[in-house]
Amino acid sequence: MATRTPKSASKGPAKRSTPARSTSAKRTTASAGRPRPRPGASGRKSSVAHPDPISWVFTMIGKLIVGLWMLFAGGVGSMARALGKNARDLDPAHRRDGLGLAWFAAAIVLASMTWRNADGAVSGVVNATVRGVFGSLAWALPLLLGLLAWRYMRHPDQNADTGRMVIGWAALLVGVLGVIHVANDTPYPAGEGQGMDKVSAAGGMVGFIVSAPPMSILPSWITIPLLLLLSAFGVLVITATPVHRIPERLAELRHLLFERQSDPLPREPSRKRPRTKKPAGEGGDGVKPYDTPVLSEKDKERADHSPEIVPGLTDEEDAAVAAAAAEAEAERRPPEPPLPTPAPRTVEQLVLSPQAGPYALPDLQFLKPGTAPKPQTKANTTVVNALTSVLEQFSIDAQVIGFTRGPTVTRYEIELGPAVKVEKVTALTKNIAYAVKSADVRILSPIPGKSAIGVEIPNADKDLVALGDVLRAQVAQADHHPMIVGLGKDVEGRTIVANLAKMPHLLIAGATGAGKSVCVNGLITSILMRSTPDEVRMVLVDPKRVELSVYEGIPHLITPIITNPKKAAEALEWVVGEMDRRYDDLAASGFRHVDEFNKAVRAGKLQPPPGSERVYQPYPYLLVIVDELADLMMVAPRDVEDSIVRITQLARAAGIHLVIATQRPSVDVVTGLIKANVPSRLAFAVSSLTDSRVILDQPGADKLVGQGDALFLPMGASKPIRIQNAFVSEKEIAEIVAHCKAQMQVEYREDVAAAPVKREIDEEIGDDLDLLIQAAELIVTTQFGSTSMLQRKLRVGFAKAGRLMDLLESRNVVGPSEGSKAREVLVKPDDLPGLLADLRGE
Ligand SMILES: Nc1ncnc2c1ncn2[C@@H]1O[C@H](COP(=O)(O)OP(=O)(O)OP(=O)(O)O)[C@@H](O)[C@H]1O
Repeated sequence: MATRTPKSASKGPAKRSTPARSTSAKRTTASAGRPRPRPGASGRKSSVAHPDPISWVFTMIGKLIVGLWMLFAGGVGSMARALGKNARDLDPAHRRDGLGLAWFAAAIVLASMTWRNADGAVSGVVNATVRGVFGSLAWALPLLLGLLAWRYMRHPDQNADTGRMVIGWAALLVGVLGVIHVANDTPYPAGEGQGMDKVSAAGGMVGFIVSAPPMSILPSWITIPLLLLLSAFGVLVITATPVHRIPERLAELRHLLFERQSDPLPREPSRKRPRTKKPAGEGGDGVKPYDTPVLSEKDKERADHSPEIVPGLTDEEDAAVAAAAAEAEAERRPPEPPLPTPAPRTVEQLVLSPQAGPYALPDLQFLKPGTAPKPQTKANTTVVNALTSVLEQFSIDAQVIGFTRGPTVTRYEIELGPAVKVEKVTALTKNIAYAVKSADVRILSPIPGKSAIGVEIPNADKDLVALGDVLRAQVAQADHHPMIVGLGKDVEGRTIVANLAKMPHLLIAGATGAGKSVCVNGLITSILMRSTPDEVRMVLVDPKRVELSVYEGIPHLITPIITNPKKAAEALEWVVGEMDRRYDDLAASGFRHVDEFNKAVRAGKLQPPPGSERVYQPYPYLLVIVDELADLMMVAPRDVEDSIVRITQLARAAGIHLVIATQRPSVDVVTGLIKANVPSRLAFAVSSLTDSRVILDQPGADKLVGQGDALFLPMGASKPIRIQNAFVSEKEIAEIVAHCKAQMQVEYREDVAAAPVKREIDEEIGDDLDLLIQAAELIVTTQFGSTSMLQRKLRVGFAKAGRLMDLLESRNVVGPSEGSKAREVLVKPDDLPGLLADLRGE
């Protein structure tokens, strides 16, 4: 009972929350043990009214200290929070560098304390501790720390591997320390004749811990190999080498150390060695490879900003994927072409004319080398992980079995498990694009010739495919056909060249900047590099006026570069005429192809018919390149289409080949008729699926990445080949053109674009003379050359009016047809009487 009274007394006022009372209550509690005041009202009253001044002062001081502390703590806390927030907002690259530099600083501090006899208590303690722990390898610790810091900052893309490296180095260090400890008679930290000094001089505590237990039960000749095994494991982890790949890695090392040094053309140019030759496009040229107006941060940096990639394959799986890819690659890839040998010149160096002398082809040295193909990179492993993860997330029984890195894209191969629908993977295009962070994902199902689905993803770091490398490749050198052109390299890195004579006509299309002009330049340059003007002649049509002007004056031209669309239409008609002439000769001599005809002429087996003054000459191939079909189709759609269709239908046997390029692959430019007759297609990046369908009759070109990335659908193929088109710089072209011009003067034919060849029209006016005279009067007096006007005014049908118009054209009264527009009237009203007299035969 005695205890209850003060309890209730102390509780009572505390419940009533008056500050004075609570203070007294606290005081009551605090004064426990001291002589208690007598119970009673006066006692309570005096404690409220007269607080103890000393305790009051102490209380106030306490409160002040607590207040100040709270203020200080709050300030520090909010400052830290603000700093933390700022640090979070800090660029990840800076955060990473900060951490790396901190490690560097730690390495320096550690080195300064352990590499010299530093005096001072702290240095002494640190030195003794580090030596005690790491023994005679204490000196290596700052180095390892520095190495780690350097790697962390220098190769941020490989930071995911840092954990592996730490484990590897730790295993190596522990094993080596153990061996050192055993070699020093395994000293113990305590005991007679032992001590920390001896431990520090041997393997340190680490060496002791790892070597003493096995040494207590095993002889040293077993313990040491065990410890060496641990170190070897460390080396394997550091180099990410599974045991089964050791021979392969050793071979790589041997190659790196010995064979690479004797390699006169290193595959990867060393950054330190000054390069003797800049790759094509690096120079004072206007056009640069992969030129872009967009300024963007580097891809590595971007990787830092993005969250870590989903967890993927283990190291072993990783290595297995890489090994499978390497094996598949080794099987697929034809042996590397030998180093370029001087080009065997085409056998025939025709003497063009007595004054001209022999024509020497340009040296291949004019064309610079591109960049060496990059090896498979860490980025590839990241994508394999991402793809595997997508397949896992959607529970699809499929596996990424390997990949092939091409110049612009890498193709990843996915193999399906049994009874898995291909559509399950192809339906994931958007998820795959999301996972690999690229919009330009193209899925091939299957990869031609393989039971695997291909996922093509653009490389962040493209290789430059140079025309020089393509033309120097074995495949181009082995064939001496004058119409062989270098196209580029496919996704598997193989060189792709094509024979224009076999295409036999080519349609090139792509949006602005996709690489069409570079491609057309590549085709022309290939021809200039490999053929004499006697073997190949060209007609270049360039309505844009700027694209092909550099070739003006080359001896391969038969007419100045045609820039006027109207003249271009006429030139196409001339080509039709040339084709007819060649056909006449073929028919007369009984050959089916101009190649056979030429062979016979060169062999002297072909004699002109008796009585003819004709001297047969070999016909050169005629290459007609139109650099913007849309411009021609705007001026004279019907005539241009007619000519193209006639040429493309028949010209193959006559050795005449067309290359038509357009920026606007719409159906009004690339009409159904043109498409049907131009069987080979080369599609660069286009903006829409519809455009891709117009060029290739299938989607795909809309997924290309531009700048020379192309789909090539040669005649007869159902699936296009993806290639990186070969790059040729303006400077290289200028040098080659100068060489060709120096070899021979150009001889233009007057009749190609200057004087249009008249269509074969019925010369026999016959019963139509009256109508013809009326038509001439009408047209000359009105100066309006319209066929429909003749129909109306002369009350004749369309066929008759067309025939009258053709007759007037053959007599130079009107100009050639300009599609739906009225024809130009060539006779002035003043000259009408003379014209009429002519028509009447007076
Ligand atoms: N094969 C290639 N390799 C590397 N870069 C290329 C290649 N082809 C094109 N490029 C880059 O793309 C740019 C645009 O190419 P190009 O001028 O050929 O485009 P285009 O399709 O002809 O455009 P336009 O129709 O407007 O003339 C070039 O300046 C070059 O930087």
